[in-house]
Amino acid sequence: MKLSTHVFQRISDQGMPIISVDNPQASLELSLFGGHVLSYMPKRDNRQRLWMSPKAVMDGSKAIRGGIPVCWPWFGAAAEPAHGFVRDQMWQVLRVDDDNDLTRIQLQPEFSHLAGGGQLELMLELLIGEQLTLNLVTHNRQSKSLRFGGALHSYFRVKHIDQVVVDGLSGAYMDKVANRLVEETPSPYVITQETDRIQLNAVSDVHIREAGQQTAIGFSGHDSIVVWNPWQDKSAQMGDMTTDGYQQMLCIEAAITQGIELAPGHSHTLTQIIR
Ligand SMILES: O=P(O)(O)OC[C@H]1O[C@H](O)[C@H](O)[C@@H](O)[C@@H]1O
Repeated sequence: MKLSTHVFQRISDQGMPIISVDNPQASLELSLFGGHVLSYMPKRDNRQRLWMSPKAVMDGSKAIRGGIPVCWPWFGAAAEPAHGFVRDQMWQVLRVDDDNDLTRIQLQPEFSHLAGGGQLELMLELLIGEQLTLNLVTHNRQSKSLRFGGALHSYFRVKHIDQVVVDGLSGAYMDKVANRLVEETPSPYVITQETDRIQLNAVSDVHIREAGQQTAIGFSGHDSIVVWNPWQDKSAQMGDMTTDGYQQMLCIEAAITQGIELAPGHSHTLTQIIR
C-alpha cells in the first residue's frame, strides 16, 4: 500500500505492518510494532547505520533486538516492564509527507498512560533524509505535573567492537555493571568488556569511530547517554542474540534516566540525530 511518493506499507511474513521509505537521500524501514526503526541507510555512502540481531524476534511477541527501540515512560528497571510499555505494543501512523529529499513520518502508540492514572501523550516523529532525526515528544494533558523517563535505545552497527573508539563522552558515569559505582569517563573510550554505563554529562555530540568510517550522533532533551554492549557471556545468555552478536553492535542511547517533571500542558522533546 502506497502512503506517499516515497513511503509504502506492507505486512511482513510474520504478520507485522512494516513501513518502507526510499527517497533520493536515504532508505529506512520501520515496524509499527514498537514504533521501531529497523534500518537506516543514507545514499551518500550506502552504509547501514543500525544493527539488527539475526535472532531478533519479529512476530510481535516481544520487543525487537536491534534498530531503535523506544523506551518510555521510564528507562530500564525503574518500573515493570523494563524500558516501559511502548516498545512492545502496536503504533499507528498519524501523518506522512514527502518534501523531495526529506520524508516526515509521525506516529503514536495505541495507548500511553502511567501507573496511578496519569495521562501523558507520546508522539514519535522521524525526519528521514541525509541524516535521520528522531523526535520523541511527550505531552502532559493533565492538570498535574507528571514525571517520566525513557530512551531512544539505538543499536549502531560496527565493523568490529575491538576497533571502535567513541569520541565526545566526558565527565562522570554510573557503572551498572559495578553496582552503580560512579567513575570518570576513560580516554580513549574503547569497549573491551561488558559495558552498561549511564553517562551523566549530557553532551550533544558523540562519534563512533572505526578505520575508514565514522557515525555521528547528535542529542538534545536528554539527561544522560547510555552506552551498552553485553559482551560474550550475556549475548550467549540472551535468546535473541547470537554468541558473537556483541562484536558488531554498540548501543549509544539518548536517555532520560533521572526523570523529567513535566508541568501541565507542557511538552518535552527527546531528540537523536544519526549521520
Ligand atoms: O534486554 P533489554 O530489556 O532490551 O535491555 C537491554 C539493555 O538496555 C539498556 O542499555 C540498559 O542499560 C541495559 O541494562 C539493558 O541490559
